[in-house]
Amino acid sequence: MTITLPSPTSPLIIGTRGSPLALAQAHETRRRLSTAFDLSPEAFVIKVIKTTGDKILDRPLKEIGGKGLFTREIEDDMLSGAIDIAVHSMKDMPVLQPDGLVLDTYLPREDVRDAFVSAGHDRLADLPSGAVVGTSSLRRRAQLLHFRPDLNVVEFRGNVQTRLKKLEDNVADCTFLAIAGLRRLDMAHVAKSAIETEEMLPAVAQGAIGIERRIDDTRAAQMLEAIHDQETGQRLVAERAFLEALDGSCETPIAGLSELDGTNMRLRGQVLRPDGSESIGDDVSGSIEDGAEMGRAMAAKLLAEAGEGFFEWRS
Ligand SMILES: NCc1[nH]cc(CCC(=O)O)c1CC(=O)O
Repeated sequence: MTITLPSPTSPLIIGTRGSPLALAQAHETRRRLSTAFDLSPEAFVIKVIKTTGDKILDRPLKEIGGKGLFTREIEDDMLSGAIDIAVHSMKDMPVLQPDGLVLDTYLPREDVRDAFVSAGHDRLADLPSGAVVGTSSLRRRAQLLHFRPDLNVVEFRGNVQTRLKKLEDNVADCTFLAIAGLRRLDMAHVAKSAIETEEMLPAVAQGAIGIERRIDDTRAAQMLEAIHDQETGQRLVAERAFLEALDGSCETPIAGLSELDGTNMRLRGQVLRPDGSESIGDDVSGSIEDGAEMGRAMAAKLLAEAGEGFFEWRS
């Protein structure tokens, strides 16, 4: 089937949030599409959309609602035709998309690890007892408190730049940021060290960029197929099946990572009590085609082990 490629008079409209990281990801998508189809930059429009999550900055995310906070307005604009495709950090995406939209295109995944960022310390292990860690991630909070209950965790919201400013202002002694985001912002130098996945298992889909489209938009579908990274797709199928089966809300500390080796997939998963007092994990291997089933089976096993009340905050 031939497609009519976008042109300056009928451009492909790319929707994105307005943070520097979101914009970098939208530009990377445009660059890959224009290279794949030999198009000029004028064949694309990058349109910034402000979401509820971007507007409410003064309250912890878990108080204002679930993950859809950063996607609803963007998805509404795609359904109405105001934009054609949307570029997302997969880590922030709900597992299910609204009727009429599909999310099955992934760019090659970046480094999945978290970075340790601090003015005064080189490594996580160097932090003295009582040190203050700034993070708004329930996963990072719970993982840290699990092996370092002596640390103090404070809420740290905002984009990468805002968090670094807070470090400069001594609001905390250190923070954790995804290496992927720092690289895409050309800011990898702010990382003091990388945290290995054995120490802190990353969030499901960390480091992966996904591109959403309307289900009936054949132009977008065919263009996105040309830039899709199959291995990233296979890994995310397993990780997101794990997440979906756990019914993970924003209030549940969950980590998960799939890695490929030939035709084999290793899948690791972890759930923690929000205060870090308990952690349950699993580490399995299987064939790549069984990724979704491995994810669901691991979720069922961890949920059974966790039992009722595991995810509730203790006061
Ligand atoms: N929740 C915010 C968010 N969403 C995606 C990334 C980084 C890039 C990625 O993981 O793809 C970040 C910032 C961070 O966790 O440091």
